[in-house]
Amino acid sequence: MSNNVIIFDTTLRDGEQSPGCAMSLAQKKRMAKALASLGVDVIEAGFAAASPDDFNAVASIARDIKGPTICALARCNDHDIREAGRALQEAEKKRIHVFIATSPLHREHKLKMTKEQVVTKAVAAVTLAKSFTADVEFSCEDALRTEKDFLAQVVEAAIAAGATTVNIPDTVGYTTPTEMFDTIHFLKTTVPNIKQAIISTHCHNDLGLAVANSLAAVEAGARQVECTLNGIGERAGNCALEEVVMAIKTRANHYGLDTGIRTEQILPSSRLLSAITGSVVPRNKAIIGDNAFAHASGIHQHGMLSHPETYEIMRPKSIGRIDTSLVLGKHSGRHALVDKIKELGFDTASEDIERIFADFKALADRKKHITDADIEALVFGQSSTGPWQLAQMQVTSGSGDTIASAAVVLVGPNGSEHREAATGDGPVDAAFKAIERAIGMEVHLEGLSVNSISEGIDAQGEAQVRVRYAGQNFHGRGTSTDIVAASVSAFMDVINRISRQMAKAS
Ligand SMILES: CC(=O)SCCNC(=O)CCNC(=O)[C@H](O)C(C)(C)COP(=O)(O)OP(=O)(O)OC[C@H]1O[C@@H](n2cnc3c(N)ncnc32)[C@H](O)[C@@H]1OP(=O)(O)O
Ligand SMILES: CC(C)C(=O)C(=O)O
Ligand SMILES: [Mg+2]
Repeated sequence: MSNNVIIFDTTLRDGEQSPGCAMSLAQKKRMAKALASLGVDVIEAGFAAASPDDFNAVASIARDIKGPTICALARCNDHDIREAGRALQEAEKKRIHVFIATSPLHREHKLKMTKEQVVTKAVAAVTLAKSFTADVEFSCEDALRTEKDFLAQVVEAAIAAGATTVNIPDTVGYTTPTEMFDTIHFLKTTVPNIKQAIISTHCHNDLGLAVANSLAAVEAGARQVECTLNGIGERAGNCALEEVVMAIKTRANHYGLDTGIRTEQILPSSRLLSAITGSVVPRNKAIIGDNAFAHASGIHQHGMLSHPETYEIMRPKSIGRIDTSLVLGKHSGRHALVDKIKELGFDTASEDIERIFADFKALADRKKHITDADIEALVFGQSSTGPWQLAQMQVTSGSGDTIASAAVVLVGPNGSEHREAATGDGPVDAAFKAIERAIGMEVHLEGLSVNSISEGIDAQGEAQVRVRYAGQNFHGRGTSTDIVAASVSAFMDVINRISRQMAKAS
């Protein structure tokens, strides 16, 4: 048996059947081009008889996309099959895919056909499809809810009529991995002519088992997997191409199989599909989600810095992602912080890492997204560490007649506590006055500016304060996500510089 698993992509057919994923002709062609370059073996381009647009999409992809086999779906009736054949006329390699439901539920309630009628229809459809192309796929819709002996009977008849691929779809995502394995194994060991066709699997994700079931089918001997990018498709979707392909690649030691997919093109293709359909991939989606190669906790980040395989089973480049991301946040540790500081070009040996780390943790408790600019701000942070510390501050402000006021608690050089309050022209002015009173020092404010130094609604503000005291100019700097806190931090910086200078002079 071949070691190659044929990747049959049905993003443009079953994928397009998912609500909200309809694509224009131009979008389908763009996607088909991306799928060809991704290296899929078969592109199911659509259901030619469904509408003039579908017909044109299949015909146009058949004409222009070279490389993969182009496939069109058809019910087991003459009209659908002739439309499929007509649409595929110009394809370099073409396949007609005919299907009919085989399960008792579908036979009795939907098709209103007996078992014999289903077999007759299947055989006639495969026979007609063969007059357009040698490459004919037959699917037993709802195969996994079909009586096993009848399933074997239909498969045998379809192969005898010329089907070169027999597809065993779990149309409603009902089966389990062991049940799928057993079904494929049963067909392999029961259907006398089974070796004349490739066994295919087509799994839906209603119970979240589409990829697991597809892999079970492969383990039992299926050599074609039908799948879609991003797992789009009817209801909960189809087997996700990126997941099944990366499972086969990453666990080659287990499956001993290969696909022809150029896996570095997975992410760009997936992003193209998201852009076209407007359907956002969840952050935690395997392989392609934003978090799939992101690490936010300190212990994992330390592991990743020591050896990438500690917490990653595949490399981001293998799916077309630039790199792993170590996301700095409240769960990060010193290793990741130091790594980021180095990456930003600072000499970590000469920085006070403990001080930066403490400031970083305090910031991360307040701010969800820590940016590079935030880290730079922390490294540049206040160089003064005293002698005055702001222990508490409360400010009130408002519009109209509200008087801005501030209350502060400062801890002085010998640990003494100083409490003061003041009113002012706004909360910053009130806070500065309260601090001056608490310390017993009056400075002349020459300038105050606040700039945003990182991005987003929770951006860090950097405040710069210029004051004159005893005939000299002093500068202070402070950062915070809160502009009053940033201004007060800058004022404390300046107060401390003055205090240290006075202490040195005395
Ligand atoms: C599991 C799957 O994904 S199957 C593919 C599903 N995809 C689609 O349905 C998308 C494209 N479909 C369409 O545009 C339309 O359904 C069309 C044009 C194909 C058919 O439209 P209509 O002729 O109005 O029929 P409608 O869709 O309402 O009903 C389906 C008919 O096909 C019959 N049918 C369903 N499956 C098959 C089959 N595999 N082989 C033969 N006949 C079938 C049904 O019994 C029903 O027949 P009836 O009209 O004689 O009662
Ligand atoms: C047409 C068939 C293969 C299908 O999409 C299904 O059964 O889910
Ligand atoms: Mg399907």
